[in-house]
Amino acid sequence: MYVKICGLSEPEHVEAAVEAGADAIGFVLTRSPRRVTPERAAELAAAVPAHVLTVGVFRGEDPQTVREAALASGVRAVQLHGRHPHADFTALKDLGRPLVRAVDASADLRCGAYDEDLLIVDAPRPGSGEPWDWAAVRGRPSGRWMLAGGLDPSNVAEAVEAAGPWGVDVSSGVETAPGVKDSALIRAFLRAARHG
Ligand SMILES: O=C(O)c1ccccc1N[C@@H]1O[C@H](COP(=O)(O)O)[C@@H](O)[C@H]1O
Repeated sequence: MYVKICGLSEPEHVEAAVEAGADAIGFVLTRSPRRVTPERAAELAAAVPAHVLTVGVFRGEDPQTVREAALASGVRAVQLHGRHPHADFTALKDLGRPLVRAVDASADLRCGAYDEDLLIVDAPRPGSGEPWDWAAVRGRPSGRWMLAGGLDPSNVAEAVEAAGPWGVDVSSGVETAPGVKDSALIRAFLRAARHG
């Protein structure tokens, strides 16, 4: 099970996620209680080993803004959240970094339909921590896809069973308050995602 821990802003939580075996960590570079500047993301990413994918999360920005923030932060992948047009993905291809398309379940759920490398199927309100009907997407997405939205250590195994994703992505469910991560919850989430 591929696991991404998103919305990190403190070195101790980056370290906890990496040590507990996260495959990817996300830095939110868009409007959010978890927002970090590209410069802060670059500082945090400096301690991340090469086998862990660092992902810059964007929502609604134009491709030029995304490009500048991705280059300034040095993130190894770019996640476009919401209904970005196909042209935005095309415009970012030459960055040479994996592109992640994150959408709710009403969108086109074929990974690659927008030339993306990875698909995330999320709740209607990204980063809200609200659980949704994960079982409703079972069998619908194709290709490499991750489940997100309202996951936490207590429900991730059930959600994986219900939806059948290749990976999972979490933010609110490893926090004690919006934007405040907790190392013990990060470790518990990774354990539960992989071992039930
Ligand atoms: O985390 C945010 O604040 C955020 C803001 C804008 C776009 C995406 C955001 N996060 C993504 O939301 C899900 C996690 O949701 P949850 O908090 O676990 O319910 C994940 O894909 C994040 O990358």
